[in-house]
Amino acid sequence: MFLHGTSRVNENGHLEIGGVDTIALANEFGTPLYVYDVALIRERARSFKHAFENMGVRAQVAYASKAFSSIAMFQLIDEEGLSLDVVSGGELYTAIKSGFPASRIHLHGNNKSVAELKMALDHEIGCIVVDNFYEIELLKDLSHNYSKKIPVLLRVTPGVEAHTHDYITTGQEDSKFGFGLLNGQIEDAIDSVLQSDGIHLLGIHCHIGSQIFDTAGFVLAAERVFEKIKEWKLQFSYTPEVVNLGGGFGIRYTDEDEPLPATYYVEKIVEAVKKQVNELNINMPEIWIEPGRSLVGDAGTTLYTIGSKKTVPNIREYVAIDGGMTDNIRPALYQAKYEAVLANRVTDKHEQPVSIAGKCCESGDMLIWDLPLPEVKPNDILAVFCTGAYGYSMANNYNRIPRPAVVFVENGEAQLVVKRESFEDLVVNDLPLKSKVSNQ
Ligand SMILES: Cc1ncc(COP(=O)(O)O)c(C=O)c1O
Ligand SMILES: N[C@@H](CCCC[NH3+])C(=O)O
Repeated sequence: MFLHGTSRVNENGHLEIGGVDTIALANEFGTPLYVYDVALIRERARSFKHAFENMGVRAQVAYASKAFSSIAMFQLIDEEGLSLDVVSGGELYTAIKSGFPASRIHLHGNNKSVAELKMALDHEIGCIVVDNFYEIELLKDLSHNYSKKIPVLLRVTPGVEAHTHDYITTGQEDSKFGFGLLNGQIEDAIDSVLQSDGIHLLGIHCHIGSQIFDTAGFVLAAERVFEKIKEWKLQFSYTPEVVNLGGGFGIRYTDEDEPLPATYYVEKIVEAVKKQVNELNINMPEIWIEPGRSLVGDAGTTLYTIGSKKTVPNIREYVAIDGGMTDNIRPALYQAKYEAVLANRVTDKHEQPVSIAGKCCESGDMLIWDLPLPEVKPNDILAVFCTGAYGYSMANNYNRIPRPAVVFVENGEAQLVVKRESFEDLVVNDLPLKSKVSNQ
């Protein structure tokens, strides 16, 4: 059984997280329920920060908020002194609502709208990570309306293919993101930005993919970027103040995954950068990274209530839960694997494998195949581990299933941080047919 962070089995044989009995949580807040182990998020955040401090380099660790965004989450990230990467007006709005210091917000996106860019500029956020030539032109136009130069990073695709699922690989050359590093595009972009009076070229950004388990890809990406920095020094007399090497550090979902500690990734990245900086004889840039999954992934657990069962003789037993692809689409989208236990009978003997089905009208709505569990009964509570990243944030309302609630647990206390959606919430934007509206 996989227990991590503050998770443990208490004297009632129940799964406990953050000193709170998960069965009590299910009773109080209902299911499906996302439960976040706040102490574990703090620990992960601190280990990234300390790793940079120990290496003696100036750095920013920006939480890639797409992994899980909410007002309380952003406030927690602010408490830990991290920066914040947002990729849309909605994430930016949430950050601003949470009171997150604008100077530590970075805006990403391969198709930022003028409204999103204006929102970022009005709030004087820390930087805009520019993705394409169209965006450079938009920023040049917008810059006339602002007195301060717009700080930007230019995002490059370094041509590094990280070992991960195809859909979540972003650093390869054939990608929708960023300027090609190897095909001359980035030089055109640098030239254009350096010629603009309204834009300040703070540095370069690259991100090679997600759920990556070795450091070779990061080192290679850093080497490629610095080879180019050497050329830019001669060509433009330009050296970046900031090099952002993105996120993508892998976590353990099942025994098949062998993650490295955060400190190890940071050490290898910083060593690679220092080596390049010495060779080029340039000032050490600030190193920025953007971890999402590795900050929140294993801190999240989803609780579900078990309902119906179906046995297909000699083949398989299906056990259905009260959620599924609406609250966790990763198994359907990426064939992602998870481990789970019965939270109300954690130590009972595992009798047989069962397959956990969601409640959506979709055959592909299967959460876990062939999971060894004790004999399950209706109303047992299933706890699925490591759902903290890209779970709630990718939740949807397929079949008009309301999105779950989210609680933070820490030091024996639980706090509701996202309310469960109600049926009323589901129809709040619906408008009736004109012919059904009575004249009042
Ligand atoms: C630009 C960028 N930064 C950071 C991340 C965060 O990645 P992860 O959650 O794997 O750390 C992503 C997602 O892959 C991304 O696209
Ligand atoms: N949503 C993906 C990761 C996306 C990474 C964002 N660039 C996942 O669940 O693994």
